[in-house]
Amino acid sequence: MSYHIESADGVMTFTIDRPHIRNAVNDEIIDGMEELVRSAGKSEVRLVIVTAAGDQAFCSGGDLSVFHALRTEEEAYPMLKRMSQALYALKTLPIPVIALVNGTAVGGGCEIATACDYRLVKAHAKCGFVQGNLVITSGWGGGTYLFEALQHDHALQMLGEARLYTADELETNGWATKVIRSPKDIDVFLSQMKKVRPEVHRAYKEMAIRKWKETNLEGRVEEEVRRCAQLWAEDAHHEAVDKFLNKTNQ
Ligand SMILES: CC[C@H](C(=O)O)C(=O)SCCNC(=O)CCNC(=O)[C@H](O)C(C)(C)COP(=O)(O)OP(=O)(O)OC[C@H]1O[C@@H](n2cnc3c(N)ncnc32)[C@H](O)[C@@H]1OP(=O)(O)O
Repeated sequence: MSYHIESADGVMTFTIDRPHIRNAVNDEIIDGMEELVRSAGKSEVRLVIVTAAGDQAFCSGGDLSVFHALRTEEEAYPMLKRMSQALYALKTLPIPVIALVNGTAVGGGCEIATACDYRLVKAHAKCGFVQGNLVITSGWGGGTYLFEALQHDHALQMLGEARLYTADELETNGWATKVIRSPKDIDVFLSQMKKVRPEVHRAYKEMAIRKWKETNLEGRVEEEVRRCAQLWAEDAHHEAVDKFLNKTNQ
């Protein structure tokens, strides 16, 4: 399996397990994300953690070896829409969702992490919204969520620079909730959360979800998906993807 879902003591953990391809997202991972949000909606789950296998990569975004076959706006839109819906469902779970960024997160990998409430970033991890290098925007909702999470200039800079940021830079610009320098740092973060009963966390998350509904977050994500699908169809995007795939085949 390309992913695992484990549950213990009310904590549900989703692990992407495709390290050979830097945990890139294919249709099976999207299936897994949909399974996660269905399962996490059950009453006994009070916290979700999203992470990945190994320590090289959290997620390198969409699997270009698969998704490069999508050539037109009409072909790209369904994939982008499906993953954006899974991430919106993840974001609007009425429980805390933590991205444990165990390694490099780029493109859609940053979108997955930004859909989470918290980002605990390992000190060696480098992360970036690199979609711009492929002449597209984010397309799973991550750009919309970044403008929600960061102060405007930091969000626009992270999207527009399309580069890898170090963990320290991510702590400075506010994307990293905490830089993880030892396993103890994760335990401290989780134990602090557990001092407050789940119903309080749920009530606060419901407060955020009300704000997102009142500000049409879902509609803003849809506009992001549509714009990405338009850019996806352009020759410049296909040429950039071919260059990446040919580079790695050299
Ligand atoms: C679908 C849309 C979505 C969105 O945002 O809407 C997207 O995410 S678009 C895709 C954006 N992602 C990228 O452009 C990242 C591409 N990958 C990289 O930049 C690097 O691989 C990196 C920085 C993640 C890791 O670099 P490193 O040097 O550690 O590893 P390699 O580059 O040698 O990669 C190892 C191996 O994995 C393959 N690989 C990595 N990422 C992807 C990917 N996203 N899709 C397909 N394949 C990927 C790479 O080709 C290498 O394969 P190999 O056969 O071993 O040469």
